[in-house]
Amino acid sequence: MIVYFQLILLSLFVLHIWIRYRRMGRVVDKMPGLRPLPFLGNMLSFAVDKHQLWLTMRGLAKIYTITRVWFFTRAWVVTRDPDDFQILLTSKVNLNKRALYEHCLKFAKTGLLTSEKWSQRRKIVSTGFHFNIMKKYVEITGEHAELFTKKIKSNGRESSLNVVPVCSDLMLRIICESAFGVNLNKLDPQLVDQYSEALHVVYDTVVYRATRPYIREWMMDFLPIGWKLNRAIKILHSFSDKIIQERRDYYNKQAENRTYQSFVDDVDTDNENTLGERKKRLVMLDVLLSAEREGLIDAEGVREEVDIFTVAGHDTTAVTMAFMLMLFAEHSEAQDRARKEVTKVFNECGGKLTITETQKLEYLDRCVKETLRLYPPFSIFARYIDEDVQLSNILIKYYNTNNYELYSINQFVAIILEKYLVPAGVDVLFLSYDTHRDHRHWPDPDKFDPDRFLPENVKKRHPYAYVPFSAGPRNCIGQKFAMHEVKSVLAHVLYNFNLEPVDNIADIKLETYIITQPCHPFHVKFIARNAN
Ligand code: HEM
Repeated sequence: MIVYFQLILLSLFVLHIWIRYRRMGRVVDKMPGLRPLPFLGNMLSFAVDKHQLWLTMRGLAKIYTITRVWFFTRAWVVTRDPDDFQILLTSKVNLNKRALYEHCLKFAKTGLLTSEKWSQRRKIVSTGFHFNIMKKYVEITGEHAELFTKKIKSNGRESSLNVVPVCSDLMLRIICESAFGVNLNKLDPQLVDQYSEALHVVYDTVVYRATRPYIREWMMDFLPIGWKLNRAIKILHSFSDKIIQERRDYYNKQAENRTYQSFVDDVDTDNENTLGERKKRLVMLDVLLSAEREGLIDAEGVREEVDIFTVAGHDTTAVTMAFMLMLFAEHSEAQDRARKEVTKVFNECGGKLTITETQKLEYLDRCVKETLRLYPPFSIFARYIDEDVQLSNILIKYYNTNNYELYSINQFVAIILEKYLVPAGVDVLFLSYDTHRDHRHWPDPDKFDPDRFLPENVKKRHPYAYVPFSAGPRNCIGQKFAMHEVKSVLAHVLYNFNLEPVDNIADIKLETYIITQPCHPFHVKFIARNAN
């Protein structure tokens, strides 16, 4: 027995030496960081609840601009430096994702967000986001926004709403009708209700597993967390299967067997007859189904993309919208100014907002950008490093007289400048939340100030100090639509309601989740206006 125990200890010791002292370990250990435990590394600091994890990440970013974290058998490089962002995100080699995303694979498989096949998939789906198609999506958004305001008014002149779930439901309906051509009223309401709950089980599991890497994939089938995840995935897949079936049926009825290439050719024409009128709008799912008929993607691939676009395309915009409502409720001057702009545009277009009108909402645009700065929906995103990357930023090490490394400016005696190398085999985590609140790029960073996004101020800033949609070849494919969509809904809300605070932003507690959001309900008061 004792011999076995000694053998296990010896194997762990050998593994520890191999992980930490082979080249990758030696290179990554040149970066500053928290003191790691043998074998476990810094894992215990991260295996905490989601709010504590949020605070841990912020604490880390406060001490280090760039740091390394040892995580069981892996190393993470964690950065909030825009120079690093620029070098790493524009890489044409390091395009893959591993940390955070690998635990989504059971649900999203090889969908665009998680997949290594992303370049072929991205080419197909980008046809569905061509400007001429997106114009129609924005019109659909306007229709949903109108219904949304009517629904709130039906509660009475004043209502206090918990904004995150309300916005999430609205944005789910918008993405399903705009990108997939399916009105959720046609689906079983129970399935729609179950969808959000099931998605949160996936989010919870991803965060839990990302911070507890000792839970291996094979163990999941034996653990309650794995059973719960399987039940949730079943619900999510039956939701996407229903959506796809609806659109297939519609297609079969219309007997439209258009080729993928004909879609690609038509999107440039901007012609109502080819792109479809109100009832027969061309949507992204049509492009996927036509690609499937030609063998460019299989049925499972179509479902993967529907899964990914439903997730990436609704909770992101929902929290942006929710945070914007909270900020407007607290900043009445900004709210009044945005409403003035909206009223002018509404009066010009008779309340039917198209993409031309949302483009005119310049102040509202700055408000949404400022919201995305303060509360980027992806506070963290990641890349796996396949090939070494030389960073251009400079390590500043402070030494005291005993030659111990310190990171407090009060104790410095000498400063040493050094360039970092990010070795192949690590994951880089980009802390956009902390970059967006770095006082070197954003004076008075916690202040809500939409004028930071006036063109003359943007010009003066580091281009990678603002990355709510990431950057480079794997940036957000839906970013233009997201901006028009959020602005359109907000315009309808501002036109119809005055917003007042119920809960205070100063008391908000955020959590490290897939999507940045408060870990408690947050209410805003909607007071109906007599719009004119
Ligand atoms: C305010 C709203 C949104 C924000 C802040 C946002 C942000 C982001 C970010 C940061 C990424 C990169 C993630 C990474 O590198 O891992 C991303 C990727 C992506 N987003 Fe968005 N997004 C938003 C809305 C949307 C919408 C509306 C859609 C679709 C309709 C969408 C679809 C996607 C997809 C498919 C990807 C993966 C792209 C790829 O890997 O090639 N997003 N988004």
